[in-house]
Amino acid sequence: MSGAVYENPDLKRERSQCLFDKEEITNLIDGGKEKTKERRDLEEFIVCDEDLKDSVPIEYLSHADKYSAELRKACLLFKKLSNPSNGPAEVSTVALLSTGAGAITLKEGNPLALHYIMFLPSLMSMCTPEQQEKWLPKATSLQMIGTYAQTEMGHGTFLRGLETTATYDPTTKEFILESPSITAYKWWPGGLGQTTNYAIVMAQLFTHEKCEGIHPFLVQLRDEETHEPLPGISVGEIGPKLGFNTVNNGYLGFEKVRIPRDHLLMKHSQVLEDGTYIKPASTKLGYGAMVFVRVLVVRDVAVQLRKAVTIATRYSCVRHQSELKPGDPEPQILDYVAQQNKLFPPLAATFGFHFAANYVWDLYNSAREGIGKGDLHLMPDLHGLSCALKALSSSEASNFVEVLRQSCGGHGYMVCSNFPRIYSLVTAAETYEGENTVLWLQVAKYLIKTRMDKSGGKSVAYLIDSNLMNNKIVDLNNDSITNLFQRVAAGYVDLAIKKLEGYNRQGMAPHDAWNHSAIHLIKGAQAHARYVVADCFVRSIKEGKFSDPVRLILNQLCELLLTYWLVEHSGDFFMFADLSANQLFKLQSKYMELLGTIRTYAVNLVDSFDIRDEALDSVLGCWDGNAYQRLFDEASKSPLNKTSVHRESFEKYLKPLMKSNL
Ligand SMILES: CCCCCCCCCC/C=C\CCC/C=C/C(=O)SCCNC(=O)CCNC(=O)[C@H](O)C(C)(C)COP(=O)(O)OP(=O)(O)OC[C@H]1O[C@@H](n2cnc3c(N)ncnc32)[C@H](O)[C@@H]1OP(=O)(O)O
Ligand SMILES: Cc1cc2nc3c(=O)[nH]c(=O)nc-3n(C[C@H](O)[C@H](O)[C@H](O)COP(=O)(O)OP(=O)(O)OC[C@H]3O[C@@H](n4cnc5c(N)ncnc54)[C@H](O)[C@@H]3O)c2cc1C
Repeated sequence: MSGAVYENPDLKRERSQCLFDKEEITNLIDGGKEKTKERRDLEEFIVCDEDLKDSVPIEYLSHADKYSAELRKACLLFKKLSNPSNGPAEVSTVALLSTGAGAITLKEGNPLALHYIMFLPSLMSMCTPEQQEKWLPKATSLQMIGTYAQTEMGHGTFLRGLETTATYDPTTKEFILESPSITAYKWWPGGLGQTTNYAIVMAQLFTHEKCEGIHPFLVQLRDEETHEPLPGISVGEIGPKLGFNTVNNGYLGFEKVRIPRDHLLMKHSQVLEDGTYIKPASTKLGYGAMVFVRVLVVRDVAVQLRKAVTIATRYSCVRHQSELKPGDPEPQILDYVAQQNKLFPPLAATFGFHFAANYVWDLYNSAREGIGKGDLHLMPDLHGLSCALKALSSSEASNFVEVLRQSCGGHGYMVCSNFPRIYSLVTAAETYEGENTVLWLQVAKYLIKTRMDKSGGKSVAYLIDSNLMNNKIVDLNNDSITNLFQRVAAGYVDLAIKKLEGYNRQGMAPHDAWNHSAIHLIKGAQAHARYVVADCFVRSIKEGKFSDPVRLILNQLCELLLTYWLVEHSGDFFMFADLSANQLFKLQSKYMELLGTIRTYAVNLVDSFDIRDEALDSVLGCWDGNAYQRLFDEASKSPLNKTSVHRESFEKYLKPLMKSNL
């Protein structure tokens, strides 16, 4: 696999006992044999290209030099791959973004990411054919480099509260953009700092002195030749963050900036020359770019989690610590049940999120196809599902990654373990593209509406089943546990409805009642999201074509994840699903048994994720298991180790202190 000569003997032993076809799992994750080949070709191309390597480890560079180093590689990468004779013919842009193959070379974040993830998709989904004809060629050839500028310093979640205005002036047939206060400054858009020359700006549209709500506008920010900001535009970078430090997140303010009328993206709503406003079929059509990224995040988070699990599992195989049996040599830490409890639920979750990501991606495509024909009926279900899965996958993955870091002890705290970076990426997904709490409340709103109105999409259809709470569950297996999650979700929804009605009877205003019910509402939404993942997992195993060994492994992982969630939230199941203490004891025993079973193939399973060393980027998780030598090699790269004494600081600070006789 890595071509390395050395292979740690513990890993070698595990690998010699593999009882399933690893390639089958690799193909499953990639989406088929062809996709595996495409990915491997692309990774090979990136790894072998000397120009895409860093001359100095990026960790030791200044903030500005890091940005410059990543931008150099990002530009080079897109330039090289735009010419198929340079590399693999089939290159999906998403594969180059975030944790895809592009992460091999762009570790701290791609300054061009927002151009591809949100700017181009916005042009494609919100422009008229004429607008597309004018702008898409320039945007795809990167003459126009754009971002998605929505969030403001004072307003992120509450879009109706955005302050930036775009006021139509029928005399010149222009919109005038204005940031009325410091809190109205756009704050956060990726690439906005120094990279982009255009942006899709979300602003409150005013025409005939009436506010028509937020709308997307294409705004030129910088001169196409000199890259200098245009008059009235104030733009810059927001500074260092927990992660994504080379994504170049920026700020943007407008002072009476005029743009032509047809820079309003007019596919869904229009302003005519005389200022007449034409409404969209739904005001939420303008939120499409956010929905797209929420859908992508579920897949992306699964990629990150696979990396973290691979690192922790391989390290747990080579790390020996303490005493399991008195007098025996130190065992592999992978043999401690407490360690397995840290590793295997996230291992199982990578598959659950993978299947759920496929499901929501298919729904996204069906909904987009419908919207193209004027059929909006899938929009509420897509909104509910994308919010639920984005929030669940990012929050669970953040918690899991932290536990996986802890599972590697002190070495997991090193930057060269790659845990800090992985954590910074997954936790960011809890906030961007809709803060998770807020998304949970959106899901809850959909669930309540479905339960009360007896209408809703496929993902919530179970809430309309009048027998849901009466079904007696005798056997606890993957199917019946999935049903229990439905009952918990419905139980919380009913409880929240009762609370809302009670508050209403007490004379409380609906919005206050909603606020007072938030905790139950969120718990219901979370149980619903777990149900969706469980259902996708169970159905994908039933419907997929697998060899017997792989089917067995997938069933065991599914059972482990569902049991783990049930045990973790057992109180909910006592309250809403008639779970008995006896059933819980049995489930706990089953869980322990599954940990032991998964232990036998865990190393081979993470190998089958097929994450090459350059993508894993972790001294602890390398394929050869040579963790200690690699730790040492990394330490030797520290600039402080270049000389035996750090002369400058010693002479300036330490020596005077030592001589001062305090
Ligand atoms: C493996 C390779 C993968 C590679 C790809 C990698 C991608 C990921 C990595 C990228 C890395 C970094 C990129 C980061 C980029 C980040 C960008 C951003 O963060 S952009 C800014 C995002 N901002 C938000 O998300 C704001 C959140 N707020 C909202 O969405 C809204 O304000 C909301 C929904 C909270 C409320 O909206 P509003 O106030 O207008 O609505 P109401 O609450 O009154 O609800 C009204 C009604 O509308 C329904 N609704 C709301 N939204 C939608 C929607 N999108 N679609 C359909 N329906 C919607 C809502 O349910 C209500 O319905 P009703 O029937 O009336 O109850
Ligand atoms: C890495 C990163 C990249 C980003 N990239 C972009 C980008 O490219 N373009 C862009 O426009 N934006 C971007 N953003 C901004 C991002 O979309 C917002 O930060 C996000 O939508 C949350 O909004 P906020 O920061 O205003 O948080 P707030 O909404 O102020 O949240 C603060 C707290 O208030 C709580 N809260 C808010 N409303 C409610 C409510 N109704 N009920 C209960 N609790 C509530 C939240 O749960 C949270 O705990 C990015 C952010 C990050 C971190």
